[in-house]
Amino acid sequence: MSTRSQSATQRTLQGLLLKRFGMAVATYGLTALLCWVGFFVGLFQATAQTAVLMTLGAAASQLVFLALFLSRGNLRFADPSLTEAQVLTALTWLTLLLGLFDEGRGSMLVIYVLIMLFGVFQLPPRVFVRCALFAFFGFASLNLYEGYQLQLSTPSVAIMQVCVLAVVLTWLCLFATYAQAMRQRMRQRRFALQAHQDTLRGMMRQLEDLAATDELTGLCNRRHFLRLASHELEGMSRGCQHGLALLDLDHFKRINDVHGHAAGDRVLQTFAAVARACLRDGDVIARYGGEEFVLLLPNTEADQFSACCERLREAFNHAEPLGVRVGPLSLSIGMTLVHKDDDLDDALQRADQALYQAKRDGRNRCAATWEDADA
Ligand SMILES: Nc1nc2c(ncn2[C@@H]2O[C@H](COP(=O)(O)OP(=O)(O)OP(=O)(O)O)[C@@H](O)[C@H]2O)c(=O)[nH]1
Repeated sequence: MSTRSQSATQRTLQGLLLKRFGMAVATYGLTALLCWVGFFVGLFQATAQTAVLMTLGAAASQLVFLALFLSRGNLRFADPSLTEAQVLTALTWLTLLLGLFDEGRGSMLVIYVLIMLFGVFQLPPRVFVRCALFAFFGFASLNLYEGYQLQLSTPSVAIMQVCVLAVVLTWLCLFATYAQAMRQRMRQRRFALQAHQDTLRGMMRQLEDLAATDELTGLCNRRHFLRLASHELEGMSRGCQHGLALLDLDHFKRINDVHGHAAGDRVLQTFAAVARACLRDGDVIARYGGEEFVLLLPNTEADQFSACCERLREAFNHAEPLGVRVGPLSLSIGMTLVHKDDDLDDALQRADQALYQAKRDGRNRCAATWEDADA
């Protein structure tokens, strides 16, 4: 993955984590509200000063998390969501708060569930169980301590509350394990789907290459050339001109007849190798059909284009096909220039006329039909 897309992914992740943190803060706010309701209806067994101190303490603990998220310090931890730390902090605050509730303690137990739900989809089952044990032993110790201090008004209710919390936490642990297994399965499916997509994309690319390539020479085929050339023509700016040439191997039928079809094939491959060596990256050479080839040279002048075609013709004169002796090789070239708004078929026809001229003048030469090129 590139550095840019990595940092974009990290930004998106931080955004999501901050949203989750916002939900946690909202839960703290609502619990603080409940705490104050308990205070005003007389269920909170401490002074207003203690209630204020607890509210400020909880807010301070959240500011620490906020600072970690904003400074991106959370990214240094194995789990940047800091879910376990947030859940343990919230459980500690809740257990301390429940210590100050007496009669309302049972109804406040539900807050344990809200806190644990934060970890259901995020925490690995082992860590989730650890948090559940922390919640259970925290609440049980609170009741044991109060029982030891003879502060429990109704011990039977306290025993019932501890048992209910044990059942609820056990259920949540099972649910978290199930949810994590589902999540894992979905992740595996997503990876498998991605792998299938990559394979399909690779096959599509291979198919496209196959559909665009001439099997014998490895050059572009006629269809692909026409598509590329039309595209080049459409994108041409005014005042710019491209060179277009048809190249035909001379007396090729004779090579086939005398030396065999395989030798003819080798000559075609030799021409492709010579053309590749003579031309530059942006130039387009394609097999137009049989022993005929077509060349498009972008942004060129008539003399530069002629020089390029001459070079190619001479290079082919000196080429020696590997493994066969077919005598001297030559080709004839018909050249023209293409301008903006020129019709590709017309241009090909002009090149064909020039090729005909080159053949008629004795072959192994270049001829041009520049006229009518100023469309
Ligand atoms: N070996 C081989 N021969 C091919 C292929 N495609 C076409 N040909 C042959 O190329 C020959 C072309 O012959 P002609 O069109 O008469 O042209 P030529 O003999 O080169 O004569 P000029 O072009 O007038 O110099 C034919 O015999 C085709 O069978 C191919 O893929 N491989």
